[in-house]
Amino acid sequence: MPAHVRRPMVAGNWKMNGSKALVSAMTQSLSEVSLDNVDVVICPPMPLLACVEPNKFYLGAQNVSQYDAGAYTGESSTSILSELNVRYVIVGHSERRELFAEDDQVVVQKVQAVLNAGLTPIVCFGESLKVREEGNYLEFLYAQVDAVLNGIGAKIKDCVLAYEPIWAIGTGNTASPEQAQQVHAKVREHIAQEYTDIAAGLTILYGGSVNAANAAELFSQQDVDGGLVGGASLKTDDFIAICQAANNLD
Ligand SMILES: O=C(CO)COP(=O)(O)O
Repeated sequence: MPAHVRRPMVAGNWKMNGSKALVSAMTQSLSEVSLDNVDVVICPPMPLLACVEPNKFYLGAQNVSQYDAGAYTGESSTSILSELNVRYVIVGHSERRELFAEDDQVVVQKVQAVLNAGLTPIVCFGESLKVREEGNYLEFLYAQVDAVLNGIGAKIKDCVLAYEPIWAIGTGNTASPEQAQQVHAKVREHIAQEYTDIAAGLTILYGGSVNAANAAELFSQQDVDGGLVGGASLKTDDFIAICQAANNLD
């Protein structure tokens, strides 16, 4: 199979950072560069979604409620996100799983809500350092992916996946290109056992200390279809360099 048959994507997850000023700066910077060969997604904090006019990029949310509407103080529904021009929603990020106790069941409910609204979930999975060191990380990752597959079946084709090893998030310890490629290829193979054609076309992003210096090598791996970027997505120059690395792949 030729390298990079799938269109690359770079998504910036601002987490609980950023400002209206950063929205303006990022929008301006992205408007000045040509990024025709990559889908760029910006995921600012919820309230800032309303300030963004997605132009040469898509808008993503970092979270969503699994419920449609009602007495859920502090939550936001898919229909509200849709009104704000959101196209992607990050689901199952390790910070949501760990800090907000979102288990596989909640992850599946959120993925279903996002798909039902016609939006695209960016479904995150990833192992802790302990699990990696114990050596059984692939089984751990398959179980996370299987929970989603069991919930949505062939609708996995409408999802983007993101491998985010927890030990690489915000630590500066990026997975090596070989480590990322191994997991991406194995997870794709795993999904292909039941969904052969879908697996070949699935976008699988890598996330965890992606930066302007390491992006090109990570993205050049055959099964790494781009990145989900945290810290480096808060600096316009760095984020644009990462988008260009994905844009300029052979
Ligand atoms: O969690 C991440 C993106 O969702 C990765 O964060 P960092 O790029 O800051 O390691």
